[in-house]
Amino acid sequence: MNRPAPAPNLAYDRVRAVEWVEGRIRLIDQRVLPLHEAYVHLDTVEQTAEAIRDMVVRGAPAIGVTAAYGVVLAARDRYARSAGAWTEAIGADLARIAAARPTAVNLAWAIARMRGVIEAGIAGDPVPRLLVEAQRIHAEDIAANRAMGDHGADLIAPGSGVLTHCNTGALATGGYGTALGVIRSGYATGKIARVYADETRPWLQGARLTAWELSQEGIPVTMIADGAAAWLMRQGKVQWVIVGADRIAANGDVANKIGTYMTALAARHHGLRFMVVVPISTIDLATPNGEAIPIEQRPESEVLAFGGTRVAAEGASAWNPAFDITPAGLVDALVTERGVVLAPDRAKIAALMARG
Ligand SMILES: CSC[C@H]1O[C@H](OP(=O)(O)O)[C@H](O)[C@@H]1O
Repeated sequence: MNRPAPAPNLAYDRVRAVEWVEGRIRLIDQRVLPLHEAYVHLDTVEQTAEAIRDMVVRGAPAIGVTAAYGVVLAARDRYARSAGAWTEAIGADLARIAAARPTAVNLAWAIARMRGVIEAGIAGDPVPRLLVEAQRIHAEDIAANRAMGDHGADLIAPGSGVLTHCNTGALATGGYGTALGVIRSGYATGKIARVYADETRPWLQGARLTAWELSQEGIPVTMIADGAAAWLMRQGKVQWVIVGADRIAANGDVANKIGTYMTALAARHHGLRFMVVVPISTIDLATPNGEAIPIEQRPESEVLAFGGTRVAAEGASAWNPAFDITPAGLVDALVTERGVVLAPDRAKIAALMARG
């Protein structure tokens, strides 16, 4: 049964994690959503790196788009200081942005793409040419998300229930979303009848960001504690687990938000199918397997406190890896803008990337 597409609330079209506005980067401040809709404006490389590190903006593709605009800021500053030596001086700026967070490969990918434009040579003021490239990266990501939404929704039987983890929507990308893009497309076409979302401790991307995006669009979502995922699967109400990723290694191993690995294990145990939705910019052939992916360790305070109030007993410490690794063998479908890879492995991913 094809449900008529919901009246587009345009939340995902209205909501942009990152925008270039009047010569500045404008970020919606994801640290304070959903209680406050506030914006942060960036004018410098230092501000860009800090905003990525502090998760004002987060989500692998959104980080990459922000980094690309950050290179425009860097070039404007370096060219103003020395029109003849800006290409040498900007190297330190690119490195500073790239170092902001280690796991999402989109950050390094975007910096490398912008560096390629610089190294190809730009006559005169570099800002116009670099801004065009950054805007292309942004537009390509949105287009990729729309295509992935359709590819992923095609895999889902009508009336299905799905579980998602973290936030992979317009707030994590250039717009529309990866896994949440599949959920948007799947809901609009009647493939998805019920959406469950993990709250995603400790940063609560699910409870704060995914719930906000879906509620803005009238897509019903039921929040669950991360620890309830396996028991929800046991109830038989979910047929797919759909997640994004921060890096896919050459063998198909998946780096994604902490909690993804245990969800994949539970899905396989219960006979559910596990879908990973990523743009090609998230696949890193230079990283051979999951063990080679750097896992960001974040502050203990994110686990020990809640809303700025300590909840863990004094004396307790915390271990707070921001990501984990799901082996490729637990992935049933890898969805990209180029199409779907079932049971991904090294050979299939190499073939996908070679297709161009
Ligand atoms: C569309 S990829 C989003 C990806 O990024 C999130 O991590 P973080 O919120 O720490 O940037 C999470 O791993 C999501 O799957």
